[in-house]
Amino acid sequence: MSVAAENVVGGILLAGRDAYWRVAPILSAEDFPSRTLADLYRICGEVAQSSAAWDFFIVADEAERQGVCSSADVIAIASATGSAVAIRDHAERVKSDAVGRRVRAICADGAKTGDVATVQAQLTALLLSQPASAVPARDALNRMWAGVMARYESGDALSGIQTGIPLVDEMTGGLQAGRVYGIGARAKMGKTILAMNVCANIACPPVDNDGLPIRKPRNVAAWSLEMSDEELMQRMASAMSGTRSVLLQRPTLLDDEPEAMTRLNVAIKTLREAPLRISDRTDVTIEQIESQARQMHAGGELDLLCIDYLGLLRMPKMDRHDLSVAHCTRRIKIIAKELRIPVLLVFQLNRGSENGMQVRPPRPSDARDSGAIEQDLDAMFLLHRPSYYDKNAPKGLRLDLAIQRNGPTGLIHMNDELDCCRFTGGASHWTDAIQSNGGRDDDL
Ligand SMILES: Nc1ncnc2c1ncn2[C@@H]1O[C@H](COP(=O)(O)OP(=O)(O)OP(=O)(O)O)[C@@H](O)[C@H]1O
Repeated sequence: MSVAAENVVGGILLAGRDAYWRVAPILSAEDFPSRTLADLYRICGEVAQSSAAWDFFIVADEAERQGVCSSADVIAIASATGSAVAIRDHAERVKSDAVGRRVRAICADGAKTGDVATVQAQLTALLLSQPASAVPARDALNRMWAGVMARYESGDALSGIQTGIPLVDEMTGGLQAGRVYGIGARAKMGKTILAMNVCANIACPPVDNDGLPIRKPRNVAAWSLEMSDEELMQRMASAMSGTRSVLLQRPTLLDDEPEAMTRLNVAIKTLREAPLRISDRTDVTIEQIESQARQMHAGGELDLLCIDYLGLLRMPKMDRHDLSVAHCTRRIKIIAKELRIPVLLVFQLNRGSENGMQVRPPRPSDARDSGAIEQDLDAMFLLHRPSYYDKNAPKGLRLDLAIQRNGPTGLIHMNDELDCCRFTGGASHWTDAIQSNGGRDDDL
């Protein structure tokens, strides 16, 4: 038997409730190397949490009643320990031995299966499951103030990462570290286009007259579970250069547009040098994305994560679909919080609200499994293009910042230039008065 583990249980038996509460934040019963000690620790916990006065013999009787061990064994453990001095040190030793055993078990499984992603995800989960201790507020205060000073010195008016869409930046203060921003729409509204426009704006901001980026390029990693990496690059090159994407599909047409060729060359050179990573792997779990994001972040190579889209993630099998979705959104929130980066999460809305020409603008509750999604999003953008359904309806993208936990909400107007795979503008508000298909969500 482990001496440290015996000392913890023996110390609690001798010193009672206070000793239990000193080690309870560190240890759970599963951390003990033997079944008997684990059960004794569990019984100590039950007695400590009860209103009964602490009595060594209550634990001994209960252990005998539950068939854990005899009263004599309990007495032997207590006598061998002698005191509860250094009980926390013993508890920490038990904990570190337990973590070591789990790490070895995960690695041994990984050696059999060769599944590196699962090993990384399990190790990450193990790390995250360690007891959370409250840290002095001054740590957070120092980080906050250092951020304020850094922004002051750099002259940044916004605290977050600028998307390049003026009203989005104004209303959000830029994409904030630790927050998850949802981009939702029905099919074909332009979710991927908008998400990739934002990723490109952040990884390779526009340049000024001297050819220098107007903002610092930031590290972006985009997971596209729907589109191939070449298609994504084609769309980004087209959007950045303002060139119709058809020219990339039928390049002989470029002979008639030499100026477009020049713009494309500039965009391709910029994209080549951009701190942008993309993955077009399908059938990916959120844990696999998480493990790669953590590696990039550890190397100082991640400022924004984008996932397109939630419904295509390989979800864990659970009793109900909404629980699987909630598992993924929870992990996404944890990634944002722990890595202190913003995450863009694209998701699909139900088509139920489409009814011939009478298509109302979307609302948050149109999200599939909306409860799970809303719970972990800090802000939700909903996209709508009335002219997609009705040629006479106003042109452009109605970008609704429908939910924002720490800021205003509102409607933004963007121009759609879908042939160039981009939305532009975003400096003026959309007014539903000009729209033929109904008012704002909450008016309906
Ligand atoms: N080259 C192009 N010319 C004109 N329209 C285009 C072009 N490329 C894409 N589109 C339009 O853009 C919309 C699709 O954009 P996007 O793929 O971003 O939408 P989405 O909301 O992500 O759709 P999905 O449901 O397919 O995931 C479609 O309406 C499509 O017709």
